[in-house]
Amino acid sequence: MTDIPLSVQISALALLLVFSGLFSMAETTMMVANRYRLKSMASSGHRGATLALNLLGQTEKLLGVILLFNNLVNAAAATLVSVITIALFGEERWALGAGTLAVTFMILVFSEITPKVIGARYADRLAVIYAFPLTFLLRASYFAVWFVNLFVAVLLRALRLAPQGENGQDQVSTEELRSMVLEAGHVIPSKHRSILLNMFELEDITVEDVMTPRGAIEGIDLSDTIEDIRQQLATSYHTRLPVFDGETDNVVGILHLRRMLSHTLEERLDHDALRNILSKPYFIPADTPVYSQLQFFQENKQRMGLVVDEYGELLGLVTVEDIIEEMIGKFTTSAPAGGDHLAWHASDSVLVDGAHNLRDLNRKLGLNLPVNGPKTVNGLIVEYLQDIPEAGLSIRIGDVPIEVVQTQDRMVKTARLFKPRT
Ligand SMILES: Nc1ncnc2c1ncn2[C@@H]1O[C@H](COP(=O)(O)OP(=O)(O)OP(=O)(O)O)[C@@H](O)[C@H]1O
Ligand SMILES: [Mg+2]
Repeated sequence: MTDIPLSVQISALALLLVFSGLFSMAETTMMVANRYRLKSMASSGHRGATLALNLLGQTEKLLGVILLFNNLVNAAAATLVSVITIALFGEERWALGAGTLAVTFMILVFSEITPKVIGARYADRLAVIYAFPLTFLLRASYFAVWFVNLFVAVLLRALRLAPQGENGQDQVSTEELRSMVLEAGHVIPSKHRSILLNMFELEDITVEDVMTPRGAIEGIDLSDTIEDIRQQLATSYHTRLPVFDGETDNVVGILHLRRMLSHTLEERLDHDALRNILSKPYFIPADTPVYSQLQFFQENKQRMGLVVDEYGELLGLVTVEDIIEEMIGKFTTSAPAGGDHLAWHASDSVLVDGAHNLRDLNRKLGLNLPVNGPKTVNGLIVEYLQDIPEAGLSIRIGDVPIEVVQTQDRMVKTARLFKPRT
């Protein structure tokens, strides 16, 4: 060593410290980098982000290779300092001690603290750059790292600390996501927060939960006289009307009011003409999750579907709007007769339609009626009674007293709910 000029030795020392700093920076950069941002960059084709994610998928090996090189460089720096000290001051005890102190100080300042602060500060930007050399190093030193990890694994097992699964780590469960959103506080405006939270619920909600129930469907019956039908069309609130022949289960098609309009401008409407302008109904199984249904609507270029059970019996009707409402809340332009103005009266009771959706009632009136069984007030009462309901009957379901006010065709037409006592 003595034949190497001192200037070269000092330059080598500086270089080692720089490298040591780079490795320290790599460590914090990779650990702090935002995985979700990396994921979104990677999905738009960013190569560095892809490599970084790949590295983060094997955290232990990644840390292994960084720390291996960092320590190697640090040890070399320490040795070099001893060599330089000896060359300058001879093998004096105090000189060697001072040299150790000096190298520790230099490593701390130049190669640990400063680079780590920088690494943490610009983690996202640096991670995608670091990913390239680190990927190379990891490959190059695969064996060495494997060897080191062998000992780490033994030690961890001895300490009863099972290493974390390699990919279990960066996957977030829905529950975690939900709590992240909840805890995000003012980072996410509360309106957006409720939309995000609604999104998580979409997984467990089916079209049956959000549909307009069969009893509330506005449809055209072809067995009515054409005068009745015209009257109905003239006052129709909805744009797409299911068309039946005789009974509700016999849907022959969907009438789009716009198509009817262009037709009636040219000639008189009669039953045959009506049949000719119908479009094919789009059927949806009742247990389809709303989230999938939204995609199906999109793929099939449909806006409305008829919800049927496994026997093909009509249960209700669902539109894109019903699903979107579930995510972002009620639109202001819903049917005026619909339960929009639903609220407790001064007497702490409220009249509701038997076909009213239970989830909607719960939401609007702050109730806790069971929603995992029947979907409508009528359904709930009939299931509870196991009998044909009669007007005047009072029952209590959960904590909600309910009075059957009016019945029709063996179904509850109107019911009065009373506010539960708290
Ligand atoms: N024929 C119908 N009978 C009963 N309810 C319907 C009917 N068509 C749509 N709905 C309900 O009306 C609400 C609004 O849906 P949507 O906006 O898709 O219908 P629309 O207002 O008739 O049509 P558009 O907005 O395209 O003119 C939804 O809750 C939906 O379930
Ligand atoms: Mg509408």
